[in-house]
Amino acid sequence: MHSNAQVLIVDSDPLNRVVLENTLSEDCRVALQDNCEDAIEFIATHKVDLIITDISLVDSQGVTFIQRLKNNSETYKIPVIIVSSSSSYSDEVKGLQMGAVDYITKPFSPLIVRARVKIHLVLKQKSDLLEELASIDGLTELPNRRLFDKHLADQWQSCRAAGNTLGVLLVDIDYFKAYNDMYGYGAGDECLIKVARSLKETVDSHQGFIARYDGVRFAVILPGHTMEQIEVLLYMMHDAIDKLLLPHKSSPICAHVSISTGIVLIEKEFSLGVAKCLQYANSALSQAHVNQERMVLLMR
Ligand SMILES: Nc1nc2c(ncn2[C@@H]2O[C@H](COP(=O)(O)OP(=O)(O)OP(=O)(O)O)[C@@H](O)[C@H]2O)c(=O)[nH]1
Repeated sequence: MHSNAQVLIVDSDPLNRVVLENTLSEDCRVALQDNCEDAIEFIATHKVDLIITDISLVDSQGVTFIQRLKNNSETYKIPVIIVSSSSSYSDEVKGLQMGAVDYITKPFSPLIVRARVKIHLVLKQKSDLLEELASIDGLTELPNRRLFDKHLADQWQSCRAAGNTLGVLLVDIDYFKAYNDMYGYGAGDECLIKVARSLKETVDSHQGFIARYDGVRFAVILPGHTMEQIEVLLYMMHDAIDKLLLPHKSSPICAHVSISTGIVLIEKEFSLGVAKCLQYANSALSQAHVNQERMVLLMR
């Protein structure tokens, strides 16, 4: 278990807070809050791995606290342990049914609390790792399509709400089937890794998000960018791939590996929807291939 894990104790009783802090501070970082509102604010601005709370399940404030955590997509995965002075089975069942991972009754043994907290932190660490692995493409180590879809949906909503533009790019490596046929699939994999790294470096320098979309296509999300900024980034992306100088003798358009790009810049028309936007980006990319242009832009 990481001693870097962050545990938040939410308890209105100062003595309980100190006892719990002393119990846990050797194993992890401990933050203290004495009420639910401040706790919610803390969680919104810090990464919290586990919450321990003495909130009473008989008053509506305690119930609302857990419900707010469990109904929020950012916080629902944080394990909650209830430490309660009520030893009634119905309260315990209620707490667990609301989504708490454990229920400890007062007076508690510090050793038991410590042992249970350790177990839940290890489980949380494993589930975080699984989540991360499920979002990363194994070959290029870029975010995968699953994470891209989630990120695009989030950005779509926030750009729409903030009145920002949203650029979506699809990037394809040209004539890759021919590349595999000529150099072999293993060399194709190495080429993909190099192209992915190079594109990521460029996109990162422009505060964009890049993912492996599928096969040999990458997708880029650029929130709040102007057309001029996107053009600069595109120039840099194409330039970076040109500079890799990866030989591609079977490409009919270039002696080296090259890319084509389809772009959609949403300025206002968010009613279009994510699926249509991707469809347009794909059409722009096909147009770039057919016309042998390096990039095609569609604006909405
Ligand atoms: N080496 C390697 N090849 C892959 C991988 N994923 C997809 N491919 C291959 O990439 C090729 C992509 O080909 P297409 O997109 O159909 O077409 P293309 O040859 O790139 O031609 P254009 O798209 O017209 O430039 C296919 O032959 C796939 O088998 C991968 O992870 N590694």
